[in-house]
Amino acid sequence: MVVISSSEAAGEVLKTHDLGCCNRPNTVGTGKLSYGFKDISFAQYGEYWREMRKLAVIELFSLKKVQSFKSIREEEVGFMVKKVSESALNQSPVDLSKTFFSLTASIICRVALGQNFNESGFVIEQERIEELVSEALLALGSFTCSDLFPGGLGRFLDWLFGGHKRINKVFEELDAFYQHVIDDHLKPKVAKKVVDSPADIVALLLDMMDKQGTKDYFKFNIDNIKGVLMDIFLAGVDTGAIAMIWAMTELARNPRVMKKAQEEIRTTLGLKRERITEEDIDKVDYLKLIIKETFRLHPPLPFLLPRETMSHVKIQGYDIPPKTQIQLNVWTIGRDPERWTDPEDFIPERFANSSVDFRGQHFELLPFGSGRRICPGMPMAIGTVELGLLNLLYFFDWRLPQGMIKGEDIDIEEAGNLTIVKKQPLQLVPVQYH
Ligand code: HEM
Repeated sequence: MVVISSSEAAGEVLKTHDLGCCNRPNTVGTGKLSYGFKDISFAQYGEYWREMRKLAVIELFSLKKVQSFKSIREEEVGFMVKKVSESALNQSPVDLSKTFFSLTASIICRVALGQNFNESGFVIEQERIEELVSEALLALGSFTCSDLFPGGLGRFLDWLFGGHKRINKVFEELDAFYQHVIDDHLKPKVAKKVVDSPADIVALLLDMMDKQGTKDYFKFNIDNIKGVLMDIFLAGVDTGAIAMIWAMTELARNPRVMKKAQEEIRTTLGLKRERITEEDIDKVDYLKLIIKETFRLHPPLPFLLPRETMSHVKIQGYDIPPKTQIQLNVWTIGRDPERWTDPEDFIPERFANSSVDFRGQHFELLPFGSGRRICPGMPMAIGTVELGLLNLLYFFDWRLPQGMIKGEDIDIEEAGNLTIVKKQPLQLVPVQYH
């Protein structure tokens, strides 16, 4: 395995070399349950992944589709503001870590499954979904014996020590949940409520599956739909919440930045607004710099998805043989002292007169990855993160909880493996601004 930790090497890898996707199709938890495959070769998996990804990018994550979910994002952010207002009335601290996880889980559930937590009859508790997503990510991030010793020995050791049991249990529960949602979508239309909301991702996929012709070269089934849902849940719930948690953590630790952001937002948007919508986002430049700086210091995924060399390649003068796994460490790249001045400090202004962006063209800032595997959910994620933060900064001032004297007292200890989350939940006291 080769780990890349500089932007030059990352650029060389992502621009120059054709790399294969390197998921783990034959690991029990990730392969069988999340993608609906029992035994599948690497090549078959690669083909499946390419086709499903093409379909997802074109049909599910296009700008037009993301735009169609705008009202869901605005409504859910509105619910969040309402809940925070209740804590502001009591002057009690809000657990912002929990708040942001609930926000992203609610949005993803509505967009992907058409299921609304605010309506009764939801098949699974919202908190259980959040737990399952965290457990699944932890399980996926940890190695099993089969990863270290592919083949019989690894499988035997996993059987002996229960290596896959934990992974399978989590995936089985998620699988049952997806099945329930799919069954619900397959019920006769007349039995369903008629609501004026965009078609959710399950509905879109079932519709596409229905229209597949017998001669279609690539065909997908219900299990593959569950695989897409698994990707969306695991990739979409945690990451957006983590980005918002780190942004608010850094703002609370840096009162100068918080004050500047709130002054700009309130002056630009005007006082006494009842609602802040996505149309307001493009008016507030400083918030965008804050989000870039948050992604630099705290990319929710510290490593991109693993790549694999398909042939012999040279990276920064080093010879890398075929079939070598390449890991790109974007966390280290974002803090590289060769590239960034005062890399450990939170200074959004560093992006003020710079063209550096996070959309995959600048290899020193890669929170969403780059190239063939770039995050397809980026527009959706950015929409949520910007709107969520904008609302919290417009409607509330934020104080430290009792016993904490200055912002720097807020710890920035990290936890996790696949995603890097703030270890201690972020607690702040909201004060209603108007
Ligand atoms: C701030 C939030 C998010 C961040 C930072 C993030 C970051 C990433 C990164 C770094 C990758 C790997 C890219 C690479 O290796 O080049 C990825 C993949 C992925 N993301 Fe996101 N993501 C976010 C939100 C979302 C959302 C909201 C969704 C879906 C609604 C989503 C869906 C996916 C999927 C399906 C993949 C796998 C793509 C593949 O297998 O090729 N992500 N994301």
